[in-house]
Amino acid sequence: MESAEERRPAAVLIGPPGSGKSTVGTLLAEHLGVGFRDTDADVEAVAGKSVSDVFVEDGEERFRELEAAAVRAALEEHDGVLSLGGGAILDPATQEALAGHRVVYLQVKLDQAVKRVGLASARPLLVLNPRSQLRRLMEERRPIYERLARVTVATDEREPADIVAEIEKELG
Ligand SMILES: Nc1ncnc2c1ncn2[C@@H]1O[C@H](COP(=O)(O)OP(=O)(O)O)[C@@H](O)[C@H]1O
Ligand SMILES: O=C(O)C1=C[C@@H](OP(=O)(O)O)[C@@H](O)[C@H](O)C1
Ligand SMILES: [Mg+2]
Repeated sequence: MESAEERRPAAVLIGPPGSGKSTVGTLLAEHLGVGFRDTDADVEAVAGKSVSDVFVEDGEERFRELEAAAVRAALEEHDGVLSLGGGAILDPATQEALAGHRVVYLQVKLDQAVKRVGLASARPLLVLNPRSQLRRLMEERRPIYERLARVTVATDEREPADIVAEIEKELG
């Protein structure tokens, strides 16, 4: 019989917007030959609209409720790689639920995160003054990311494939 540990996600990626959770998570899942899930996509599927539209039409509080439910479901059901939205770890129940999981914190410096989110699709929290919003988010969340992480990987000036190799090595 499969043990409870084996049914857990192979890795749960956390970190600020622009740290590469969605990109690196997709590649890591490919390498491991397992499925990939991203809580932002799960929220979009449940809500029937984009993360941006949930924020604008229903508010951040509603987004956080949907996100907490998406994390809970994925931690119970998914045995592949799971990438969380950057703010998912703000929820105390999510922090508790992550205990014992293979949590990987993708670190990124402010300058690099600003460049990366500038290249990516809209993030509703970063629409106005992305640099100062990102700085605030990163300062507020850093202690939480650090506390929850089993493995921490620096991503600045590194290719996703190189980051994936380090995660695989560290997780064993
Ligand atoms: N290691 C990296 N080097 C360069 N660009 C990256 C790297 N990781 C991600 N990116 C780019 O940064 C943007 C944000 O990546 P994404 O995976 O969506 O981050 P997150 O899910 O953590 O917000 C994307 O355009 C992606 O292609
Ligand atoms: O940091 C945040 O609060 C958010 C990060 C986003 O995900 P990424 O971290 O994948 O960009 C997305 O969940 C939403 O825009 C809110
Ligand atoms: Mg993402």
